[in-house]
Amino acid sequence: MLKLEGVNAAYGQSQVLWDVHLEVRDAEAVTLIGRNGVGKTTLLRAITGLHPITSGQVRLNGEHVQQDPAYARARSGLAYVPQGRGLFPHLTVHENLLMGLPALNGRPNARHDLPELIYDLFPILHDMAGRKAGNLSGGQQQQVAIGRALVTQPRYLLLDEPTEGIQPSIVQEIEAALTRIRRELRVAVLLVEQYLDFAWAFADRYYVMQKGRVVETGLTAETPTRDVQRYLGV
Ligand SMILES: Nc1ncnc2c1ncn2[C@@H]1O[C@H](COP(=O)(O)OP(=O)(O)OP(=O)(O)O)[C@@H](O)[C@H]1O
Repeated sequence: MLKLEGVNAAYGQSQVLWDVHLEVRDAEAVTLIGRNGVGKTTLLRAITGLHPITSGQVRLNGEHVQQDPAYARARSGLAYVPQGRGLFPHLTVHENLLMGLPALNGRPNARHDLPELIYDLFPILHDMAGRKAGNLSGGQQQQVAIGRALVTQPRYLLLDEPTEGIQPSIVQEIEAALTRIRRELRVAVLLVEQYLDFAWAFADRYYVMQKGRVVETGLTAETPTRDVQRYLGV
């Protein structure tokens, strides 16, 4: 389980996360929603170790990891796909996927059928393997970014607005791949998302953030999207 308890974080003097409690159980899909600027990205970065927390706890499978650097958390099973995807545009699709491999150093039981597994999940990438990532469409780039995260063989996959700027047919492909990632690879997913229909179709549970705090949580199956729409203000 990934568990956050009483997490606070700031940029300089400006506090942006307030006493955040959140958990993602094994192989669970959880979505985190809220308006722009409420702190969702900061929370993902705090979980991965890319942004320091000022107090609170981040636990991964019971172990406290809040003092661990980002690379150590990656080795402990956390993978992060940032908003904007963070690809290397001048490297090929295949080279981008291989960038995930160093996270496997020193890991016993690492799979060696990578990135074939990724090409199986996202067949279009197989045809594009030699193309420069910067020349791909937004949806294809998102698939590369998710694929690169999977190369690290995570237990927990954190995704920041994967559908942003992507056409609906590709969103469906991404949803189908994420569902397989959960079911077949047993990877838990924490999804930051503004596109509620997608988030609700995919996730079991949701958290809502407002001004740096978690203000509501529940089961997506028991909560119509219209009940949480007001938190997005659209
Ligand atoms: N590097 C930074 N330095 C200072 N303040 C920042 C920095 N990054 C974000 N902030 C501020 O922290 C707050 C939370 O931002 P954050 O990006 O985490 O929100 P978000 O919910 O992910 O929004 P978005 O969907 O727009 O990315 C905002 O008020 C933002 O202006």
